[in-house]
Amino acid sequence: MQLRGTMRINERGHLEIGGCDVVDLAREFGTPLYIFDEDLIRANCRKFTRAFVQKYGNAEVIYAGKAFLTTAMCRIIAQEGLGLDVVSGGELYTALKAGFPPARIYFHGNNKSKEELLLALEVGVGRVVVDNFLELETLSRLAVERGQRVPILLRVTPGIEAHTHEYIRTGQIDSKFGFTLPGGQALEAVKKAQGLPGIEYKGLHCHIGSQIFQVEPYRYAAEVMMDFVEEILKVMGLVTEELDLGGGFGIAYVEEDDPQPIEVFAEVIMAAVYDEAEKRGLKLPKVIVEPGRSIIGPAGSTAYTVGSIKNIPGVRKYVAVDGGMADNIRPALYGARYEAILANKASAPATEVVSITGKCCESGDMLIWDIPLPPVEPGDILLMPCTGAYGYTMASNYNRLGRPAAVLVKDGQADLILRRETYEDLLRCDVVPKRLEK
Ligand SMILES: Cc1ncc(COP(=O)(O)O)c(C=O)c1O
Ligand SMILES: N[C@@H](CCCC[NH3+])C(=O)O
Repeated sequence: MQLRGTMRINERGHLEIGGCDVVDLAREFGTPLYIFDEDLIRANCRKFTRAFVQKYGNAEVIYAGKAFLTTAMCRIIAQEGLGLDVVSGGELYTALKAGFPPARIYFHGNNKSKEELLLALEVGVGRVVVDNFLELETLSRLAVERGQRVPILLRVTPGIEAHTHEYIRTGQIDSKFGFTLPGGQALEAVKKAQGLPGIEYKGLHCHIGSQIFQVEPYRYAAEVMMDFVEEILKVMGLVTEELDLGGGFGIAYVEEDDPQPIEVFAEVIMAAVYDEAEKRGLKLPKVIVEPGRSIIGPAGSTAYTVGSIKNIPGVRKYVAVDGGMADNIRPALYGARYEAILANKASAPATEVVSITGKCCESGDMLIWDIPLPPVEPGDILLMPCTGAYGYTMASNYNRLGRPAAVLVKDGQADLILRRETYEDLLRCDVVPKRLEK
C-alpha cells in the first residue's frame, strides 16, 4: 500500500499519520474513525495555488465543499486563501458559521430553493452559479426586491464525455446540470441574463465530471468554452470576464490508478485558455478551478476495528469491520476501489487474500473485494486510506448507525473535528404523535 502524506510505519510496527499512532487514535477516539492529515490538506491546497494562481496570476482556486465540509475544514480553506464552492443552504450555513468570507463563496446547485437564493443574497456570496432558467428568473426577482445586483456565472453543459463512472460524469449533453451548449440553450441563457434586472453576467462555468485522469477532456472543455466566449462577444458584444472550468481532477485510490499530476492539469488548462484567447483575439478571462477530491481525498483515511471473520473454504474469507457503506458508500455506489493496511501489523507481510465487508444489513455492503493482508484477527485496526472525499459527506445513518467521529492530526497532536454521533443524536429528529404517546 502506498503511504500518503505524513503516513509512516513507526518503531512499534504501527501505522502513524501526522505523528499519531493509528492504534492509539483508535483506542482514544473509538472506531470507525476518519483521520485527516492536516499537513497534507494544506500541501494539496498550496499545490493548486502554486500551479494555477502563482504561476499564471489571473486564476482562482475554490475548494468544492461537497467533498468534505466541516467548520474546521472551512477554517483551513480560508487560511490557505482558497475560495469555496457550496451547493446547498446547509453548506453555505456551515461556511458562514465558520467565518468564511462570503465574497469568496461560489453558490452552485441545480435546484436551489428560493430560501437558499435569499440567503445567498442576504450574505452577499461572491458568485451565484446559475443552473437553469427558473433560477435565473427567481434570482432576478429576489435581487430586484432587495435592491441588489447579483454577480453570476452561468453553468454550461459543453457536451463532453469524460471517461469516468457514468454517475459522476456531468459534462455530456444528457445531463441534469446546466444550460446545454450544443443547440443554443446556453446562448439563450446569456441573452436572458443580460436582459434581466438585478443580474450581472460575469462569466461561464462548466464541470465535465469527477475522478478524471487525463488532461484531454479539460483541454477540449477549455476550447469549447472559449469558442462560446467568442460567440457571446460576436453576437451580443458581451465580454466574458470569468471562466470556471470546474473540478474533477483524479486521484490514485489504488496502485493502478495513474492520474496526471495537478501541475500538468494546470499547464494544459491554462495553455488552452491562453492559446484560444490569443487565436481569437479575446480578453483573457480569469480562470477558476474547483477541486474537491484532489485536495481532501488522499488526506483522509478511515480506521475500523475488525470483528467477525467468516471463512468459506475454497470460496472467500469475509472480514467484517465496525463500519461500512454507512460511512463510505462509494464502493457500493460506484464500485470504487480502495487499499487497506492493518495499522497494528503495518510491516507484517501479506499472507492471505480476504474481502472487507461492513456491518450493514445488506449483501452489497462491501468495502474491498480480494485484498492481500497479513493474518487478520478480531481486534485488528484496519485502515483504509484515501477516504477523505465523499466519505463523511455521503455518510448515512443506515441501520441507525451513528456517523463516525473525525480527527485532525498534525505533529503528534490529534484534535476532534467531528464528534461521534450518539444514540441520542439518532433520536434528535424523532417526533412521537400524541396518539402514540401511551
Ligand atoms: C460543479 C462541481 N464542481 C466541483 C466538483 C468537485 O469535483 P471533484 O471533487 O472531483 O474535484 C464537482 C463534483 O464533481 C462539481 O459538481
Ligand atoms: N460523490 C462522487 C463524485 C460526485 C461529485 C459531485 N459532482 C464520488 O464520490 O466520487
